[in-house]
Amino acid sequence: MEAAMANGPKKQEKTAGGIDGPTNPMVTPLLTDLYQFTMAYAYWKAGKHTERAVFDLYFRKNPFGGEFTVFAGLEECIKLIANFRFTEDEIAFIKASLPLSCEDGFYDYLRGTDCSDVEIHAISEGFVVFPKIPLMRIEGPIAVVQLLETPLINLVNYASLVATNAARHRFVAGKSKLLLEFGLRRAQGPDGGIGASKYCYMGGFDATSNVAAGKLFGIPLRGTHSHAFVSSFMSPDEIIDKSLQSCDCSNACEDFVSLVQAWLSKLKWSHLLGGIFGETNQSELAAFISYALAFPNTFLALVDTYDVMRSGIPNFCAVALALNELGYKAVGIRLDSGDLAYLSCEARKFFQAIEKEFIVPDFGNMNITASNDLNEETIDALNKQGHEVDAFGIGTHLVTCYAQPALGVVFKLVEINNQPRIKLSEDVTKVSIPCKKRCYRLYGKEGYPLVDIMTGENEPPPKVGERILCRHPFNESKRAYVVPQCVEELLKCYWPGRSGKDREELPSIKLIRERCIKQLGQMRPDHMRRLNPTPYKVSVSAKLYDFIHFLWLNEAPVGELQ
Ligand SMILES: Nc1ncnc2c1ncn2[C@@H]1O[C@H](COP(=O)(O)OP(=O)(O)OP(=O)(O)O)[C@@H](O)[C@H]1O
Ligand SMILES: O=P(O)(O)OC[C@H]1O[C@H](OP(=O)(O)OP(=O)(O)O)[C@H](O)[C@@H]1O
Ligand SMILES: O=C(O)c1cccnc1
Ligand SMILES: [Mg+2]
Repeated sequence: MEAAMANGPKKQEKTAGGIDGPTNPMVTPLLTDLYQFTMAYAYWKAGKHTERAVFDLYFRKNPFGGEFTVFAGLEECIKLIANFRFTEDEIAFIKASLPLSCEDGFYDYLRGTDCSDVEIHAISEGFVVFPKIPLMRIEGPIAVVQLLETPLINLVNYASLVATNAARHRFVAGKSKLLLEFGLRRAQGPDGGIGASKYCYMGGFDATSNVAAGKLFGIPLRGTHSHAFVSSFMSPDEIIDKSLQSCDCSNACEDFVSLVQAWLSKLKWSHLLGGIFGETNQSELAAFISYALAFPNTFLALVDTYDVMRSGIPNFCAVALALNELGYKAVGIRLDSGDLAYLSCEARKFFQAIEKEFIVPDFGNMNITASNDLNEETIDALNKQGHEVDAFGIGTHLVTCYAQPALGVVFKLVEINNQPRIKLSEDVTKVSIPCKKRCYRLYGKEGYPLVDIMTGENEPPPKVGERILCRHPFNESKRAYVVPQCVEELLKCYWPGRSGKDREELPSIKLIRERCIKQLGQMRPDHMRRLNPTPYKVSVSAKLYDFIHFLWLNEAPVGELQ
């Protein structure tokens, strides 16, 4: 399918393999909550700061009323870890921010602190993930890992939320549609804008209008033009250089304006189109001609500034037909207001009528891009009504995650000094799952993922063809035997610390995007549907189940009735 106009040269694909600094220079060791430093001090004062702790980073509920989430933000987490060192200036600020009674030895400790003794296992970026399963397992000296809590959650939260939002928009739009992220002006500040472009691409968008994101990440850039461009022109008389070379450079049209006007009058009096429109808007005609003279190979026009059917479409077609006469192929139109289903269908009929009447092959397939406050619901409504839109430009609802502003990612201590820890709560969904764990995805006969299972670190892994009991972590009666056809270990070592393990490579954003699209395509459709999707099963092994409940009983005080 023809894309909306491509601006600028193709950028080299960026890889993160070498690990350099975080994209946003504000990501420093100070990008954390004060209480992480006060706790770090108290750990240090207690002589406990080097005790080895294991934390899990996970979320409790899928966003947007769905039953899946796309994991994103890992690369930026690893870049934070790789660069985690305090400058003197930062240490001076921490010193000024903590009570005077804090001893200097703590600041000497911070001076020598980095993440060389921290080990991170994580699910690969772009994977489809589910509640309670650790997205990352962070192991290291407790004081350091505690400092990492806030920035790691921050880097994963919006990234995963907006990537999921993008995936959901892709799901409702369908594979064949071109999805353009137009959100920069509406995003929550510069970081929101850059992050949105990166993670929407990861979640399945095709391109962004955000030039900085194009340069930073090699994301394809696309764009059209605005209403201001159209209304800035008064009439074709103001066009000075009217000449246009033919596409193959074999001849030059000295007066492209007259050629367009001739086509406009042919359209007006044609059999098929006669009577649909009268005088079109001359400001718009001048704008379209000027745009075509500037970009004859990629001409795309915003047709709703004055009146779509009575002016925008006929003006566009006259310019497109004039370009066609010179061997160029116009790209299409953008609709940015009105009933997008109706207008796209009417526009399509007009293009098809022209193809037939003037025998211009492919004119009927002209690209129709739609924009204007689009979201999952409006795209779903357009689908139900029937439409002829080929590309959607989506801004506000996509990048601000209008339907749900945050993903509830948490960071919980699961083990210290090899002792499993649990966090209890009145609300059972908030009880943490203790122990340093391994996580697996088990696939069924039909190739779909069936269940994710957590086991203790030292339990034997599930085996293909071998029956394993999968238990709901908190509901005794919910359990199932699974005979996996394929077993995939989810947590991989992305930062080995001093463990001597191999480090997983950080793939390029393009590879992550492909992985994400593949993963989403592998899910059983009932987990993905918009209305009442089936929850995906997240479970623990029988051994881990027993241990959770043993620890729960151990830690929960027994009440006394008086
Ligand atoms: N056929 C349709 N079915 C459902 N929603 C639609 C349809 N066509 C457009 N929409 C949505 O309806 C809303 C129309 O918004 P609104 O009334 O503010 O804009 P408008 O009047 O079309 O244009 P303008 O931005 O010039 O005011 C947009 O969110 C748009 O995405
Ligand atoms: O609607 P969104 O999903 O956020 O997509 C981006 C919008 O930004 C542009 O115009 P802008 O909204 O700035 O002005 P307009 O509403 O007057 O067209 C564009 O025309 C889209 O309508
Ligand atoms: O290129 C476009 O059409 C565009 C870009 C940003 C916002 N709205 C539209
Ligand atoms: Mg708008």
